[in-house]
Amino acid sequence: MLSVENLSVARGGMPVLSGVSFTLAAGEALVLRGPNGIGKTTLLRTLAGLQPPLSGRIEMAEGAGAYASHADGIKAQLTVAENLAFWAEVHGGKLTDAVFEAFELTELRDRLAGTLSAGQKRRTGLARLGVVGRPVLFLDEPTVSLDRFSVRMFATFLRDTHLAGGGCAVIATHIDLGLEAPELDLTPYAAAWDAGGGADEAFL
Ligand SMILES: Nc1ncnc2c1ncn2[C@@H]1O[C@H](COP(=O)(O)OP(=O)(O)OP(=O)(O)O)[C@@H](O)[C@H]1O
Repeated sequence: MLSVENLSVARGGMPVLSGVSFTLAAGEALVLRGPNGIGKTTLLRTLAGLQPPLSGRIEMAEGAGAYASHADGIKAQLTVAENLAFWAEVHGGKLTDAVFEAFELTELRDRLAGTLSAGQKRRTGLARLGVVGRPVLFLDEPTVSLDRFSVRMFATFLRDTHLAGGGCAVIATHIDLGLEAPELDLTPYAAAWDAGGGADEAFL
């Protein structure tokens, strides 16, 4: 479903990671690990096609991927239901009651998104993944702002709906989602110029 071979990625023109390879079949997830600044976001953005790789190969069916970044990407002036309906329409997906239930949004469906709490906005942003109908998910710290209950809810969606339904996912996360997915520590793949790096941005 997703095959990555000898991939090198860059950020701001500088190589960040090199020689990353893995494959994912239907129903499988991979958790990316590594210290701040190692290149998890850069790798996910490259896999999702938002930036070109430096070298290497990414094989995935055309239009199969969906990327969820730290940003929720929701429109404040639309209701929760209108936001989800918009995404469903744009991606040719389906908005069902099950999506509202899976993300605990049933009671909030008619609320203006701009009036939601940070965690509720996050749940709305993540519910997008339930309507776009894309089989390959690239998730960048999906549980930021979520309380423990919501983290479990999201893990349940991933495991019981997305993966059980034949999808796959690459996830950068610092917390345990309880998915029993293999982990890929990116530390050994730091590009040569930054070897031993992976250092976070300095306070300048
Ligand atoms: N716009 C940019 N221009 C130049 N360098 C950048 C830019 N954005 C990020 N970087 C650098 O690229 C490297 C990889 O960043 P990236 O965001 O991919 O790391 P990360 O593993 O996702 O980090 P974190 O765990 O902190 O989210 C870091 O050294 C970072 O400072």
